[in-house]
Amino acid sequence: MSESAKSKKGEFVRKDSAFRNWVTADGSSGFLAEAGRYHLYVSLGCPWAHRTLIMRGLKGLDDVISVNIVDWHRTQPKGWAFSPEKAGCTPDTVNGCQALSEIYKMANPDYEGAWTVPVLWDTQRRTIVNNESSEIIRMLNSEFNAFCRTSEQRQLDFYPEELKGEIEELNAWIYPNINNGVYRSGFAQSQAAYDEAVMALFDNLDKAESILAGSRFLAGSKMTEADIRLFPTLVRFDWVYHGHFKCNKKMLKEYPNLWAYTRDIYQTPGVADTVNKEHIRRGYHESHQSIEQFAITSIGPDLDFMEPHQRETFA
Ligand SMILES: N[C@@H](CCC(=O)N[C@@H](CS)C(=O)NCC(=O)O)C(=O)O
Repeated sequence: MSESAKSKKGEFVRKDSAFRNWVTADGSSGFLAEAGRYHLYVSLGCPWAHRTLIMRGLKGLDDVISVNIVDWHRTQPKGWAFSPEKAGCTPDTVNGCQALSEIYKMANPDYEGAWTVPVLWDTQRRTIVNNESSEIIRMLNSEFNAFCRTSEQRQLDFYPEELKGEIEELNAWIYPNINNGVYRSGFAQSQAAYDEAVMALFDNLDKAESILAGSRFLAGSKMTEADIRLFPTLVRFDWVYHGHFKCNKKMLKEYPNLWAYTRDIYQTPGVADTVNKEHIRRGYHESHQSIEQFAITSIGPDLDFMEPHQRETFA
C-alpha cells in the first residue's frame, strides 16, 4: 500500500505532491494558458483526480485540455498503467507510455516520489506542470477563461474573492477530516488509529449535514471549490468507503441533506459524466487488497433495537 503515504503508530499520513508549477493566463509563470497545450492523466477511481475532471467539465474545458484515463487497477510495483483494452480506459495518447511512472521519469529522471494521479502535463515543454489536484483546479477555474465553451462558463468562479476566506476554512476542515478521513479510517494499521479516525469522520459528516440543512452549498447559495472538493468523497461513500474502508457507522444516503446535496451536484451539467461506478468500485477493491491484513474490527452501523416494532398488530 504505497498510496503516497507512510504510517507511524498505525496512522495514515499522505505525502506532499512534488511538481508545483502554475499555468497562468499571461504566461508569466513560464506556462502560458493555451488551448490544446495541456493534458491531464487521471484515474476515474481517484477522488483527487476526480476534482480536476469536475472543474474541467463545469468550466467547459473538455475540448481545451485533453485527458487520458489509466487502468482502474493500480498494481505493485508498476503503479498506474495504461490498459486501453479495458472498458473506460485509454492509451497514453500524448507520450505513448505504458505506465504513469514513465511520464514522471520524463519530467525528472531523478524523481523518486510516488507516481500519483492527477498529473497536468505540458505537451510543449514536455514536462509535468503540477501533480497537486487542489492547485490544478485553481488553474482550471481562473486561468483558462479565454477558452471556456460558453460565456456563462467563463463567468463561473468557484473561488470568488469575497468567499476566499470561507472556502479556505472549509477546505482546511474538510480535507483532513472527511476527504482524507476516509483514507485514515481505511488505511489504519491499528485498531486505535482506526477508532480515532472513523469517529472523527462521522462527527464531521454530522457537522456537514447540519451546515447543509441551512444552505444549498457549503458556502451559501452558489457552488464553490469547497463543494467540488467534498463531492468526490461523498459520491464514493456508499460504493467503497462504507464497506471497503469500514466507514460503516452510517451510509451517506441516511443523511438527508448530504445525500440530496450529492445528487444536486451530480445532476449539475458536466458532473455525471465524470463519475464511473465500475472504475471507483473495482479501483478501490483491486488496488488496496492489502488492507484486510490488519484485521480491524469495523465500527458497524448504528442500530436501535428498541425502536417500536408494531408486530403485535398481527393477529
Ligand atoms: N496530493 C495529491 C494526492 C493524489 C493521490 O494520492 N492519488 C492517488 C490515487 S487516489 C495515487 O495516485 N496514488 C499512487 C501512489 O501513491 O503510488 C493530489 O491531491 O493531487
